[in-house]
Amino acid sequence: MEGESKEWTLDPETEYRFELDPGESLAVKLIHGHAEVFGAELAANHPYLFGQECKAAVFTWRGCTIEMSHPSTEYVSEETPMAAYANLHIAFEQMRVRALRDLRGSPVPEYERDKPTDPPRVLVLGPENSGKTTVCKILINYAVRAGQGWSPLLINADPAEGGWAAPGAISVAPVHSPLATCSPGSPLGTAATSAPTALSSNALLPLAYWYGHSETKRNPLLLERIVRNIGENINDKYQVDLQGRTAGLIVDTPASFASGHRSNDDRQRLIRACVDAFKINTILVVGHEKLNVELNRNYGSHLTVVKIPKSGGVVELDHLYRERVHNYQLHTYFYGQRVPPPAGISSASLGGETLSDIILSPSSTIINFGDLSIFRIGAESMAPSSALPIGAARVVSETQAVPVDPAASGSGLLNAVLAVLAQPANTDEAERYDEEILDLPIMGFIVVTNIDIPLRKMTILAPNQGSFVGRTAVIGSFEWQE
Ligand SMILES: Nc1ncnc2c1ncn2[C@@H]1O[C@H](COP(=O)(O)OP(=O)(O)OP(=O)(O)O)[C@@H](O)[C@H]1O
Repeated sequence: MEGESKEWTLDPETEYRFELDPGESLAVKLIHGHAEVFGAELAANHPYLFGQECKAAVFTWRGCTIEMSHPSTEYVSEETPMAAYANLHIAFEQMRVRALRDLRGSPVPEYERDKPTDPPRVLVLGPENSGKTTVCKILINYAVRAGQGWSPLLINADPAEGGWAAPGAISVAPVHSPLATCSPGSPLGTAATSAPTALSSNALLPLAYWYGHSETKRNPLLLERIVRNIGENINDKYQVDLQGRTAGLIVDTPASFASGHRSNDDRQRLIRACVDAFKINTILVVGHEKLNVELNRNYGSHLTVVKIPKSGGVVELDHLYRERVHNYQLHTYFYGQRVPPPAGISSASLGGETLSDIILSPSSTIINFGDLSIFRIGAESMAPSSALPIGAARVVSETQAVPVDPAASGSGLLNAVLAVLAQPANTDEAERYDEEILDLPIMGFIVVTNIDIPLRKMTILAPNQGSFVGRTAVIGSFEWQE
């Protein structure tokens, strides 16, 4: 690397941690040895770029030398929970091998005869900023690196996380190759995009449903329904992909599943929904004693509940940072990832892609009000049922789709992020039902950038050109402006 850079040698089982400020980018190159970022290996002599306020760590099992530019915050830590995470990975790997052996009818060694043959189906729970998403990523990356051809499912049940879609979506994707970390704009790796060139590395094809809000307390009933829908989809997949089932699955959850939820009942119901929908057999509790005891009491008799250490490297993310990350995610969705490399770096890769491959060009189109049917799920501001006065009935239920009239003042549509839903598979009118809209997956996202009430037209930004006539879109509470 030219320009200002320095070389650091890391001892075995240590990690180099960095935190980037807004507008800052960092390039890291591995010179000697082996190193990984949240479980994804770095190739030698190749600059990796990080940006958009990324906070991460380069870990080495056996020692390495890295060269990097100057981030605003950096330090080396000798205390990491990686050995504990690696032990977990080994236990999960054994479960996968036993599941595959059982499927193939291969001989079972004597000492393994009594062991269960279920693959790992893991729910990760923990308070805010405990590193849940990072643990999920490390475990998934170790599984795909194992060289056994596993493609475990990663489920993002945290609506604030964004995952592979826009924030507000809940999604699942089979992961075939390690998930790169380069920006919080794409926290779980890169999904397939509308770019004309196919992505060379890890283009994931997620299945996503629209929840539409960052907080689970906005509409726990809707969230529960989405979790159950994703569970049903996975079961359908497993019916035909018996070998795929043996790789297991990992579920990342929001912090509100662990604590701080307004209603403890909602929290318990959402955990229960995940356990049932994904047939969870292992719960990992990241550094939270009380939650560990609670979950052991509720689930310990029929599934494994393990408390795992929290990494000292996890960064406390505040509300404003999270809002900026939502903006990065939406910007990335429409325009691709743009991280200007630090001075002196010309060829680098961002999340495994060459820089020019991940620039997208969205399209701005004017459509008629009648082209698109827009709905909101539940009333705009909704107290949970439990907060209503005794005997009071709700006029609009939490899961009712209410039409939104773009001509009405206060429609909330200007700058709103809308999820455009897939068409119902069943076009037979007799098979349609009231709440069908809740069960349709997302096809893509659009943003309303202008509304012309006299002409009954609106301008929308979409990832590519195409007609919206007859489509259904759902508004949530996310807004985005360039
Ligand atoms: N070892 C580490 N070194 C440096 N940064 C880290 C490390 N582990 C995690 N981080 C960073 O800390 C931040 C929070 O981690 P993460 O998103 O995994 O936590 P979480 O518990 O899922 O958060 P949430 O509160 O959103 O549920 C992320 O930016 C992540 O990249």
